[in-house]
Amino acid sequence: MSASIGEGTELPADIDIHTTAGKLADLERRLDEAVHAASATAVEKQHAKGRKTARERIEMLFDEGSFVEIDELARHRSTAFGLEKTRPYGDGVVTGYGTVDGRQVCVFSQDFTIFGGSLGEVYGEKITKIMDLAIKTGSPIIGINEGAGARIQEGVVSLGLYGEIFKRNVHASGVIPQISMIMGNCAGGHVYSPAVTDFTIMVDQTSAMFITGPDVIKTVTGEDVSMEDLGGARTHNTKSGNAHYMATDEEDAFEYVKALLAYLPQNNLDEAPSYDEDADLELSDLDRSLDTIIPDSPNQPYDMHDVITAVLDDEEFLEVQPLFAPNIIVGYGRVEGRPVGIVANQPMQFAGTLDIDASEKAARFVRFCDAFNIPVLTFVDVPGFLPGTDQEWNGIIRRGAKLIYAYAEATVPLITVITRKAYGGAYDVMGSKHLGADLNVAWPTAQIAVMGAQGAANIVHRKTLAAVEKEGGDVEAKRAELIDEYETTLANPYIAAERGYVDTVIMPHETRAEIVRGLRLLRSKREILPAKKHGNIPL
Ligand SMILES: CC(=O)SCCNC(=O)CCNC(=O)[C@H](O)C(C)(C)COP(=O)(O)OP(=O)(O)OC[C@H]1O[C@@H](n2cnc3c(N)ncnc32)[C@H](O)[C@@H]1OP(=O)(O)O
Repeated sequence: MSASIGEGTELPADIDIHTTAGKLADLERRLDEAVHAASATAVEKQHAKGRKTARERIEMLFDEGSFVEIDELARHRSTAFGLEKTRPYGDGVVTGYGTVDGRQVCVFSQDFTIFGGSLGEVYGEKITKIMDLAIKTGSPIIGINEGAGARIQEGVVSLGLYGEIFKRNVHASGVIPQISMIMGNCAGGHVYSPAVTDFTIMVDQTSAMFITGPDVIKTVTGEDVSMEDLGGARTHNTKSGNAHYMATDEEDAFEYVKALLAYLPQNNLDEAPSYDEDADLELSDLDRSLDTIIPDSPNQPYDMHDVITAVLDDEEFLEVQPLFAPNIIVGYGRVEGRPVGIVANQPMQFAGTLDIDASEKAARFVRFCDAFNIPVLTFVDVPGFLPGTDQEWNGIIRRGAKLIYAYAEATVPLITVITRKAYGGAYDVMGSKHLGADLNVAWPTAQIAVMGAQGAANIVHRKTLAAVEKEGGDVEAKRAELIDEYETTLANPYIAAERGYVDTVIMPHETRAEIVRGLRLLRSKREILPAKKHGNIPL
């Protein structure tokens, strides 16, 4: 015999809810049902796809035993399409809070084994509740996403709840760090919340995101594309720029998130986690290695990663978006135990030119650092913006301007090191003094000019070269002479130094010490821009 205790739930005969023991047993039973909401077969199916369940993921994220679940007893109220017959506790999303390396973090983890992880009213309410809690308490929020978008049976109510989530994502932006993990297939509304968040992590081969799936695309445009090609981790990490890290598996994804969190403050009013570690300013072999890193030929590349790691504590650098726009490098490290953001041109990729993708990648990174009070170190070796109709027609003017905007509005400590080329508009853009950098230094190898020697000689001396050619003279010898003259007079750091556009020219081996001392000074930097509602960044 069993008694009914609400639609969709039968009370087992051995529980008498009129006694205290019975009430306690009843709660235990309900909680157990919430934990085992999915059938064993559904869990097996999930594992067979190389994916973990929502609860297993939570265990992987949090310090052992620290997770506190909320709303595990919430259930949907929908009656459409016979949905009232299936009312699992939790409604397909696990929410709560706990600690990651001892620091409070809020989470929602979507359960694909319940209604395909699709978002209904109660599911949406659970997410908005935990988001509100994260915003109120100034705790980072991590969304572990895997779901099929709006729950079709719940119709417009699902869409309404998506809107509520998006609004909170926007309101939380710049207040608490928001990290999205894409751990399976995410469709429709499930991808827009991650798009607004600060960092998106995907797992190679087992995750995908798209607004419309391969079937819809085939019907509408006739294009044949696989789920992986359309929206897999590689696609979003290399082509679209929607993702910031491609994990090899789910463990790797959680490792990356934990490493990232270690550099981030809890919120915009908090300081990033740091430990006191006075830098040893004695010259090291690593410092000296920078003296030989710049090749004699300006056309020869070198790996900017070597410059970056040489100035960071323990040479540790956590790169963000390494597979997207690799002509610019962004990521985090520490100097004297305090987090810094790095932005650097990479001469090994497209000669370090700035293009649309690189500009947007760096701009978003600088804005995040500025919102969360993380100083930005910029390393410059940029021959200019990437020329071409593709870039121009796709809006390099508007989209490249985002990087100008990001640097110019940043009020965090900004230190810029020009290692080699700083040509043209790109000189201005890359954390120049003129946009507001606090300390700008250049190496003796720096060439701060309107353009490279070759281009400059051809333009400025066009008539001279034409005359030599007309007279039957040696044009190439003349060109070489003019290039040499340009390099000697204009392609150096000293004209900028004369005007104070760079504060000093330093030996490369002095870079680490210069940065350490600069950051010490800038710890007390205070800069307030004119009050306004908000700016109008070119989008
Ligand atoms: C604002 C918006 O979000 S609009 C977008 C609405 N969502 C969509 O169009 C996505 C529709 N779903 C899909 O394309 C696919 O389910 C995928 C790609 C996400 C996942 O594919 P698969 O891994 O093959 O899973 P599958 O399709 O079997 O779905 C798993 C279960 O979730 C259910 N499900 C999938 N999508 C939804 C949904 N949107 N609403 C309710 N249930 C859903 C399926 O019916 C299935 O249920 P069952 O196990 O009882 O049969």
